[in-house]
Formats: sequence, C-alpha cells, structure tokens
Amino acid sequence: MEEGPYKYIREGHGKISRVIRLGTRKSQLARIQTDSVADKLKELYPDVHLEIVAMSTIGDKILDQALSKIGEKSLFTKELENALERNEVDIVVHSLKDLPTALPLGFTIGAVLERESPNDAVVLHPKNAGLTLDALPDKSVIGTSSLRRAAQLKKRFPQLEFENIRGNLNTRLRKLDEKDDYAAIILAAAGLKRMGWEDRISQILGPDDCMYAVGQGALAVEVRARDKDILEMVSVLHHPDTVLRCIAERAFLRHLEGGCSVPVAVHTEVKESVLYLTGAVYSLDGADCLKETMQTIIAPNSAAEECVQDGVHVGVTANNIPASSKAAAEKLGVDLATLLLSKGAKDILTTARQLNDAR
Ligand SMILES: NCc1[nH]cc(CCC(=O)O)c1CC(=O)O
Repeated sequence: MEEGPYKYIREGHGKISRVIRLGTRKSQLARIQTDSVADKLKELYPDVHLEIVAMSTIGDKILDQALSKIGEKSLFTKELENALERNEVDIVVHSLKDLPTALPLGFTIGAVLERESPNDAVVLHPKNAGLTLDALPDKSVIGTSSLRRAAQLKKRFPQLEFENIRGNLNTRLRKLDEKDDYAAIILAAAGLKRMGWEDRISQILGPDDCMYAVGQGALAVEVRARDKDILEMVSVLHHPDTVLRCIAERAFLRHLEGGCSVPVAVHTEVKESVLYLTGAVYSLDGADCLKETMQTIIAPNSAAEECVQDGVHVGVTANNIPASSKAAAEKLGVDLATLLLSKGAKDILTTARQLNDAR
C-alpha cells in the first residue's frame, strides 16, 4: 500500500496534526454506529481531530435482490476498504455481522466493542399490536430475507409463511407499516435499539426460537494492519468478553466455510471463566438441523487495564485479553465446526446453497 493523501490541519503555533477520518456507509444505522465510535474516541482522546466521511456501497445500491442471492459478503465493506487502502479514511466502523470472516490482506479488526443484545426481535404490523408469533393467525406472512431466521422460524412456527424483505432498516419498517404485505418482520434487536426504535420490539427471540448470526450486535472497527498508531488508538475500545465470543463465532463460521448465504446460527456465553459456544446449521425449511455445544476455559476476566499515566491515556492494545484466551476461543470455534462437519454439516449447507441459488 502506498502512503496516500492523509489529511492534516494547521493548529496554530506552526503545529500540524493529522485528521483521523472515519469512513461510514450512508445508511442511518451506519452513521449512528460510526458516530458512537467517534464519540467514544473523542472522550478518550480530546485532542484528536476526527472527521466522518460517508459513502454509499454496492450493497446499499442493489435493493431489489435478497442478500443471500447476491452472495458476496463484502458488498457492504469493499468500497470502504478501498478508501482505507487509499488512506482516504483511517477507520471504518462496521456491524461485525457484515464483515467477512477473513479480511483481505492489509486490513485488520482493531477493536470489537461491547455487544448489544445479539438476539433477533419481532416487529409487528400495527394492526397486530399486542400479539406474539405464536398468536398470529395461520398463514400470516413474516418478512425476512435471512435464510438463518427463516429456517429456524419455519421449523418452530410451521403455521406461518415467510417472504423476503429488503432495504435498510428505515425501508423495511416503512414497507411493514405502509403496506399490508407482512404481519411482522424480524430484525436484529441491536439495530432497532441503536435507531431508537426499541419501542417497536414486541418480542425478543431467545435461543429456542431463533439463534443469532455470527457477530450480531457487535460493532467492529476496521483499520490498516500496518497503521500501528491507529491500531493502538482504537484498541482501547476492545471489550474482552465480546471479543472472545466473536472470535469463537467467527472461527466456527470460517471453518464451516459459511458466509451470509447459508443458514448458520450461534449462541455464546461467558460464565465464570468458561466460554460456551452453541452452533447450528439448517436446511432451508429448518427440517434438517445439526446443533452442538462445546466449551473452553478462558483466563479470568481481566477488565481492561486503564493505561493512564498522569491523566494522559498512554494506550492499551488488545493485551488486556490474554493471548491464550484468544487462542482457546479460536480453537473452540474450529473444534465445533469440525464436529458438525463430521456429522454431515457440509451436505446440509451445500444443499441449502444450491436450492437457494435455484430459487
Ligand atoms: N443485515 C444487515 C444488518 N447488519 C447489522 C444489522 C443490525 C445490527 C447488528 O447486528 O449489529 C443489520 C440489520 C438486521 O439484521 O436486522
């Protein structure tokens, strides 16, 4: 990568400072998420000059197809990475869920922030206010384009029907409210909360109803791998438990060779120095399911050491998370994927992929 057009400002007294630029998609959720990271950085480093640069990505432009059909998981991330590569931005904030499990060479996740609720939520058409999925009339249509959500919910609620719904959160909520096409839609609780729409959540889906997507509810900060200053700066944002859970989840998906176009779901927990990972793969109708749980011991929660000297932040890297714990989390994900593969996960995923492509 070349040294490119970093941005600098003159601060008076001849002092010249680099402006740290945060790249974001233009959707309201992406902006809210990026603003929240900028606010945290501003609080930790009051003297740093931050600027937010918004751009639209291919994923935002193709609105008429289900994401599982377009395939590519990097749809939402590629253009932002191009901007990182050209040094036009220094930091990109993503929903971790949207980040491929293997990043292109030269990029790295500098921080994973404390996870919001990872669960999915039911948002009802206003005419159904007060109901739950159980209580909706037979053949009610539920909007979701996620193969993972549809597979699990079809199994659990066979009396309901499922149809695609696309667009960003604003669009989907508008499609729900303004038309009569859907009785309810399923969305990530985290996104709804960040948008300030928590009051639209009528039901949170627990693990027996619908396990969540790898990385759901967590924000990731992507940076250039060689940019040590920025890496150190953002690493204070790391949340140890979230990091370990997401390392395990992403290792699981990577080893399954999943991606966003397959029905794979997870559930993780950290309790008393033990990390638990439940992972599952489903056929498109949810009838075939492989689901297992494994666990590993991790080091006691070493709450982020405040690396402050004389009131100045001297930086922390992810060293507040023991390397042995990160390795154990990674191994847990790989081991669980290996177990599911030995039971036939590959066949289920291959068939699901083929059927979905043929639809
Ligand atoms: N697929 C798009 C997407 N990516 C991240 C979120 C929600 C926020 C998060 O999971 O962190 C959403 C919307 C949704 O799935 O309802």
